[in-house]
Amino acid sequence: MSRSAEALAEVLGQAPQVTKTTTPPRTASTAPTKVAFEDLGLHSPILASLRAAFPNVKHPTETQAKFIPAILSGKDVLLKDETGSGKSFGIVLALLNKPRMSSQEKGGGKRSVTRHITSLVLVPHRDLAHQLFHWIQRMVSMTQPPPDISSVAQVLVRDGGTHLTQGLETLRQTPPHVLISTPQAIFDVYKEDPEALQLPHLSSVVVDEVDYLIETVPRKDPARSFRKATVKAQRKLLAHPGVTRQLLDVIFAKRKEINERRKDEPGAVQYRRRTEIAENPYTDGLPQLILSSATLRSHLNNYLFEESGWLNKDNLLKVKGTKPQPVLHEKQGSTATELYPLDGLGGTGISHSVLLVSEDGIENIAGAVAPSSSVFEAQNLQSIDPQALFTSSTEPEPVENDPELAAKYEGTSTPFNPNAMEAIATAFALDVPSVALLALPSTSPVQRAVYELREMGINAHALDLLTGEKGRSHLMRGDGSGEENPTLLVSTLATTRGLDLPELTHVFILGIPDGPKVTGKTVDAYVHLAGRVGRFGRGGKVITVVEKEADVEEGEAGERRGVVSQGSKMQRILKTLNLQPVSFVHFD
Ligand SMILES: Nc1ncnc2c1ncn2[C@@H]1O[C@H](COP(=O)(O)OP(=O)(O)OP(=O)(O)O)[C@@H](O)[C@H]1O
Repeated sequence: MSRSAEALAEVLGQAPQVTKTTTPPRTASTAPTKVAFEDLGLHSPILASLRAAFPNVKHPTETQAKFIPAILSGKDVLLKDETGSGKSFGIVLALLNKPRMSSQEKGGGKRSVTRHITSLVLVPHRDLAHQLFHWIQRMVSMTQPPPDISSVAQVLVRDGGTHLTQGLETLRQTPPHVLISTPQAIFDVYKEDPEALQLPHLSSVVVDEVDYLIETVPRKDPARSFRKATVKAQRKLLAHPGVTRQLLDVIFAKRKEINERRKDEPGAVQYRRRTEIAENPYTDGLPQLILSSATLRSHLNNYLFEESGWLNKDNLLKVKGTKPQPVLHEKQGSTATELYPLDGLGGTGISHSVLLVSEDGIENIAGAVAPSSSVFEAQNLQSIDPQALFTSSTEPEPVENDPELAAKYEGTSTPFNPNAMEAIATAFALDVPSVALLALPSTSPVQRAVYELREMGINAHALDLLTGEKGRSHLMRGDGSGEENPTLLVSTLATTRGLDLPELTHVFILGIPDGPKVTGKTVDAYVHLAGRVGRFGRGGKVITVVEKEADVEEGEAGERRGVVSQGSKMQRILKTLNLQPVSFVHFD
């Protein structure tokens, strides 16, 4: 291994160009600290590029101030803080600053340097991979002359079922400092050409959105009747552990062995080792592991610490957000003992509304309170007067449907509840000034939803940061400048995790997130979806649209039973998170 923070600093460090943007307001939770980035150990050329590319990022957030030095010193990090607290951004920044992994070889009297991949970042979906890459690209482009981006960062994902051939070829020719990928893509490459990944040379492995990528089974009360179901779920997981687990088992095989051996060591031996490692952080020789998410249930936490064997417990930093304070609620209507901490949801200026739809129309959920003016002020959102909408002299741009989509879907029956789609279209038209996100249930056809919304005159686009110009332009701009014709970006629960779309003011959620049952996963899914707004002091609205009619389940004998309305389920989710539903004024 050789160092080369300087090598990267060099490429990132030349004459940054300056761009102008405005500073967004901050909430307490994402307020900048008084600490300077320089104090965290980041090199000045990288900081110069950061400042030129992201003028709003002046001071680290509280959480960044804690974990960036830990990453730089080679510690393992378990990071949990609210959505939009700068976890992913701070990790990327720290990785850029790490010494470049390379080795020297002698041959024919000459020395040659081979560069290796320094950091591997695993993310749940390709759009998030492109977002992280875009941040790096933006910083790199601020240097004059800009270096070859592929030597700094690369994305390796499957795009729409295509093979990884091209990406793999680039990876072989130019190993990047930071490789961003999905676990499945890395696993496929590992099977095909493990050499290309150079796993033994890695310095850091990051698993972003770790609770999404590593599945664990909640620990239930063993005395209760649902124990059987838990055991069954655990067995299933053992048989099919998931790609991320398999991958980490390969990368950290040696550490697993070490941890296994150390299990029975006396405390004094462990203490001595910890002291030695504190003095000399690189003694372990294995890559550091950085795990991050806004939500981290206790069963995953336990698995990571007690069972996985991947972590170096002697050299580990746990960062837990301080805000909001956890509030524990007992699960209602259930015998389960799990308590939900209120945690993970950033943004004090977010309002949460639930709309119930039926043949009779659209109404707010019972108990919704009038929005407080402070929420609106914090949001700085322009609500549109419905009257003005219909009497407006400026015609909105006509929205046409893609002929291919029209040919595919015309005359076919819809998989969506038409009342719900109409409610979303109406709410969007009345309230969204610039950009909104619609999150569909994970298995829903996104293109079909786009087609239907466009038929209703909504400027809808599938959210696609790779090939979709719309999604990408909103990611890149981020200055809240707005558009002539407001845009609705359509996506699914599975592909919105971790995305940062600075212009976003509204999130629409169709149905119970990750439903139909309300569990810890459902609550977390809501937290992550809602967390796409209210980031870094910006306000936002989250509007969940559910059916008013109660769900009717069939019993074993075909009898109709189990009537729990989707509205009641949403009430439970919001109560669990200690959130008061706010009425969406247009449907009062
Ligand atoms: N120190 C900072 N000061 C101001 N803005 C920042 C700072 N750090 C990051 N940001 C901004 O925050 C956004 C990124 O947030 P990021 O996605 O890293 O949050 P996160 O905590 O990972 O959220 P999530 O849990 O939803 O994935 C970017 O728009 C970035 O410009």
